[in-house]
Amino acid sequence: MLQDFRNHAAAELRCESAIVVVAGENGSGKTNLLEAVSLLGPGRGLRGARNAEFCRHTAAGPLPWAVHGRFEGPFGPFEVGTGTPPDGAVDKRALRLDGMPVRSQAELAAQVAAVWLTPQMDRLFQEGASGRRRFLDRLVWALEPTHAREVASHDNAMAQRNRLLSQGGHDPGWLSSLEDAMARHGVAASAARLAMVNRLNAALEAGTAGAFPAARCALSCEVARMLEEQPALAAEDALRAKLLANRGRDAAAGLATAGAHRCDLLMRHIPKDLPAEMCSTGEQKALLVSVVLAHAALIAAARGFAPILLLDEVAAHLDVPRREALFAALRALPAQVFLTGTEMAVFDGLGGAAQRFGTGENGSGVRALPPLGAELPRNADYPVREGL
Ligand SMILES: Nc1ncnc2c1ncn2[C@@H]1O[C@H](COP(=O)(O)OP(=O)(O)OP(=O)(O)O)[C@@H](O)[C@H]1O
Repeated sequence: MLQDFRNHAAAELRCESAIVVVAGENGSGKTNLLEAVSLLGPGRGLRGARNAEFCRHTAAGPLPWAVHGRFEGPFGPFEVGTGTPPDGAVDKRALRLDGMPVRSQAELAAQVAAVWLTPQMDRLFQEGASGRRRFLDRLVWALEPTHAREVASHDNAMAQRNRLLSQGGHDPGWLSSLEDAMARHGVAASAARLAMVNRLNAALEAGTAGAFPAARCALSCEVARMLEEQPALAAEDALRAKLLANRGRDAAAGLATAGAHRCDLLMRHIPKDLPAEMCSTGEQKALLVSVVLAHAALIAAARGFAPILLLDEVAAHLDVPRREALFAALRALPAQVFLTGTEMAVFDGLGGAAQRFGTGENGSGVRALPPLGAELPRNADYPVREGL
């Protein structure tokens, strides 16, 4: 249930099928709906937006918002609620699991996992490595909740070292302790990224992506290479030594020229034998779909619960054979899937497997549509679900 979330005054979705399709015109609130669902899992949601942005903006000003979800977990039903805290601080976000405040993201990650593909990711292989690293980190994080802490601790130590070096680096003891932190957290983060790449490749080889193009992932990362050649403690020593040797060069460059922050996720389209960045937009989308499907299967196997897959505007960008392959793979996947698009007809291939909703004009709500094949009322005038 959503209340005053972005353009939705009030909306309710009762998911009775593993595949849910939301269709509506541009700007009707489809992505907002997916974003609301993503906020029921760990992290900052699919747009990484600031909390104040979630409030519904009206002429009277921003309104406090709330999103509430009821889940069927392997150990029974549970509820997640999030929104503006009771004190009305719109820049903050309260998060509750079964009515109790969530103390750590790991607590939530043990119960809910959400993975998404959005149109913003269409240029993932064209743009810089940081976007691909964040994408990979999200995949790791869904299975290793401590990963976010390792990455944040590494980046924090690196920022302090950069600052100290830019000021002349006159405190060698402090510099050494920052480099020690970069080595420890950087090796841990790189090891987790490498393990995820290996697990994804094993899942892709096992055919989890169905008829999607066979993809192969690789990690381009100096620290991961160190880890492949030696045990983790020796890799930490090697990275520490490298950071010490690089001090002068890093001070001149104004950044750390070595470390875990330089990792990049590479992907290859196996049938074409081409790197992802040389594939067409649709082919790149299909590669990402392959990886996300493999990841969903990994979560389901490791965690014992179905992840939530949020696929925003994915089907419309695939040609008919790839779209059919997507639908077949989704039907076989143990996951709760949300698909959006501007045209409901794009999802006809799902037949009765999908539950269908429509978003109204100007955020006028979310209406449940009858299943495909069911007889339509003569004047198809489906009521807007209002009230929470
Ligand atoms: N905080 C907010 N308060 C009110 N309206 C908002 C807020 N944030 C976004 N909107 C509006 O919500 C509308 C729907 O946005 P959304 O991105 O969900 O559209 P969409 O249905 O996915 O459209 P498209 O098909 O173009 O991708 C937009 O018109 C946007 O201006």
